[in-house]
Amino acid sequence: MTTQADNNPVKAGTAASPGIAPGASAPILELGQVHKRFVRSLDMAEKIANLFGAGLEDQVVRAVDDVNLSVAKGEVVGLVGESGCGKSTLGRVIAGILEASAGTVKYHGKEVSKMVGTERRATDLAIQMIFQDPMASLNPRMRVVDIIGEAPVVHGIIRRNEIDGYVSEVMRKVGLDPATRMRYPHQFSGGQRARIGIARALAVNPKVLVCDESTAALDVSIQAQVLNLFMDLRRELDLTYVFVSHDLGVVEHISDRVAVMYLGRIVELAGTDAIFERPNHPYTRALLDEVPRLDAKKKHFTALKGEIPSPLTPPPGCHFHPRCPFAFDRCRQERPALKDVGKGRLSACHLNDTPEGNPLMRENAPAVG
Ligand SMILES: Nc1ncnc2c1ncn2[C@@H]1O[C@H](COP(=O)(O)OP(=O)(O)OP(=O)(O)O)[C@@H](O)[C@H]1O
Repeated sequence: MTTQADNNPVKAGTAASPGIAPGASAPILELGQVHKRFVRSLDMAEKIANLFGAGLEDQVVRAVDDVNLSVAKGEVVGLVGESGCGKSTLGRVIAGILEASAGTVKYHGKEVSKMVGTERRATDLAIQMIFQDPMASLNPRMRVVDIIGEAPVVHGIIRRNEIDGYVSEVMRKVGLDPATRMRYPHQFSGGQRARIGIARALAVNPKVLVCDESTAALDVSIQAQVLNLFMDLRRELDLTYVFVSHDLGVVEHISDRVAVMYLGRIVELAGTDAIFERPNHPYTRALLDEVPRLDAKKKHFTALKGEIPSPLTPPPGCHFHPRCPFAFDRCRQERPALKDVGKGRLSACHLNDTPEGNPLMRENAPAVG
């Protein structure tokens, strides 16, 4: 992927260099043609079956398929899509928990996989992931002071004798009472545990937080409090977020831009208002049509037609074509590139190239479902 010139306000880009919001600062993260494949190897029975000519092969899931994405410093980018479309895998690749099968992840313009020693460790700390279920990711046998304070001690950010004061400060930042630091995770409510998870990530002074369904397990009112905390921390600490969620309401509330994923690919990437007011890609439109909204114009509630296809055997051409009411021959044969369709909006849909234009861009666009 070509990179945008540092220090210049970045402009809407192309498929090879997807743009970030006009006037935004230089990218802190740049993903170039990132792929992540998982291989399911044959088990013994299948290997034996092959001796008798069954012809079975390892199965490859293209969980992330050729993703280009730039994220500006201080920006919040939401990743949305149905279950299994690759959001979490992409989040994990960004956070360095999974290695990309191909492509590049750059942090401040430098390829992370080529970094070594202290530079690599600093980058690993700078990009932190916050998971959905704090209970599952917090060690039940550890006191909160150690859960939050362990990594800063291990990485030399603080000395062991500074842990109490340091952890108290981080706990205050996320709205937890430092007096509770000697307690165990089960002694906290769900919302407080979410805050412990956030505090643990903040304790190593990250610059980027990858949040994977980080509020999904919470009651709506607690969810709102945690989302507000994310926004306060963004201002206070100048954080950048990649926010993975299947909840479009949450994403609309929190994101500056939204990337919509389908079967491992980004099919639309645009400013949050553009996505929610007039989606360009039929898949985005179908996702939004599924959400009951207060806005009378968008009140209809339709179910997205059909199942998401198996990622083991994705349909040729546009992966969405079997479920798309607008599909035509080209969609069945040719993969649409993610390209600028105006005003910084990127979309991977052949409808934009037809002489009559994309019907979803007209007033009273038809529902998709
Ligand atoms: N470790 C793994 N081994 C094999 N396949 C995997 C692995 N992790 C994810 N996958 C597959 O990769 C695809 C993308 O999964 P992923 O969890 O990234 O999607 P998602 O959009 O985050 O879904 P969800 O919202 O349900 O978490 C799925 O088909 C999933 O089964």
